[in-house]
Amino acid sequence: MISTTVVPQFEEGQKSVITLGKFDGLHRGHQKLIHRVLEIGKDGYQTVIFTFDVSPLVKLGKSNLKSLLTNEERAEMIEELGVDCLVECPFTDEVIHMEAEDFIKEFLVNRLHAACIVVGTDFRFGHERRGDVRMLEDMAGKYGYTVEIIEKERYENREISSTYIREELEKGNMETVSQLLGYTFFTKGEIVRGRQLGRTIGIPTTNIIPSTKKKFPPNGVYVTKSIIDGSVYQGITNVGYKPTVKENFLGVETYLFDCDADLYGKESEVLFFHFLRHEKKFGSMELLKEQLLKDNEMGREYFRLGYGQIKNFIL
Ligand SMILES: Cc1cc2nc3c(=O)[nH]c(=O)nc-3n(C[C@H](O)[C@H](O)[C@H](O)COP(=O)(O)O)c2cc1C
Ligand SMILES: Nc1ncnc2c1ncn2[C@@H]1O[C@H](COP(=O)(O)OP(=O)(O)OP(=O)(O)O)[C@@H](O)[C@H]1O
Repeated sequence: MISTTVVPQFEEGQKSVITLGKFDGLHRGHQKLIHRVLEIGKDGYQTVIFTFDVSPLVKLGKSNLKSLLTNEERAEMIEELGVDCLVECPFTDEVIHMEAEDFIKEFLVNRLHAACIVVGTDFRFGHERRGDVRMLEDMAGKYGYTVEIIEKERYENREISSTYIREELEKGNMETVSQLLGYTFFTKGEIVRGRQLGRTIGIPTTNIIPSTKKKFPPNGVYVTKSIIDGSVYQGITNVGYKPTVKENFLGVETYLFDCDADLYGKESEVLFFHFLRHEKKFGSMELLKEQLLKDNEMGREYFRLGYGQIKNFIL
């Protein structure tokens, strides 16, 4: 896959099928669009996802939202899907002030040679979001592309959106989050050394320090699986600042049920299945240990009951 922050100039004769948007989370609605793009691409078109390097809302100071996926995670997943070209356009002043028609003409037509544009019913673009689906259709004849408008994918009678997923994530509803995403919410990072107090209470853990740009469910304990070097380990994970020992950064710390290997330096992907409890400050490490043993039992029981199947990124 070509991944670029500069809108590429396609060669003559090379035509494309493009979808556009923020694509935070690459949720089931996004997947529906991408699926269609890949289908159309089979007729000999370059498949293109056009997105921004930062969310326009964040850039315009209208939000300080953290994202469901980091840009790296998003790019990796898009590559796995088999898309040919990912454009992560910098949201510069020039782009911000671009009129919708100029955006179509200069980026989609002149540079990317759009033959087909695939978007959801509510897609908006251009300066002050003045461009919409109707406008894309109105310009289609003039610029020689077709438009495909995709009905919004729904869950429990509400349109799936990254906003909907953030709301559920904030409530710790990991089961619903997975339903909306179409895969299990995850974070990735290198396993680093903690203070190594865990092992002194008989509970060794793997620590990762995730990107500060990524949004997490509430601080607390979750039933998880960790994928490390291709092996899958069941476990329980604390997300938070460990108030008992007062950490000053947000950590993701996992007790792997059946693993005593040395894992420092390896990459771990932690998948969040179920919220168990909020993070608490304990009076002593002994009291914390008592609670951890209970969490451990709850986590094992969850898997014994057959929950916690990994949902693959479906397409
Ligand atoms: C499943 C799990 C649950 C935890 N829950 C809490 C908690 O509620 N409160 C807290 O202060 N620390 C919690 N911790 C973090 C512990 O304080 C931490 O494991 C211990 O201090 C060792 O930290 P270290 O790995 O940095 O040495 C939890 C850790 C795990 C693995
Ligand atoms: N549920 C959905 N079903 C089908 N298409 C969707 C769905 N949600 C978004 N899209 C389309 O995917 C593209 C990218 O959407 P975008 O990521 O900008 O919005 P979103 O997921 O609705 O998030 P937000 O809540 O931040 O607006 C757009 O063309 C949009 O119309």
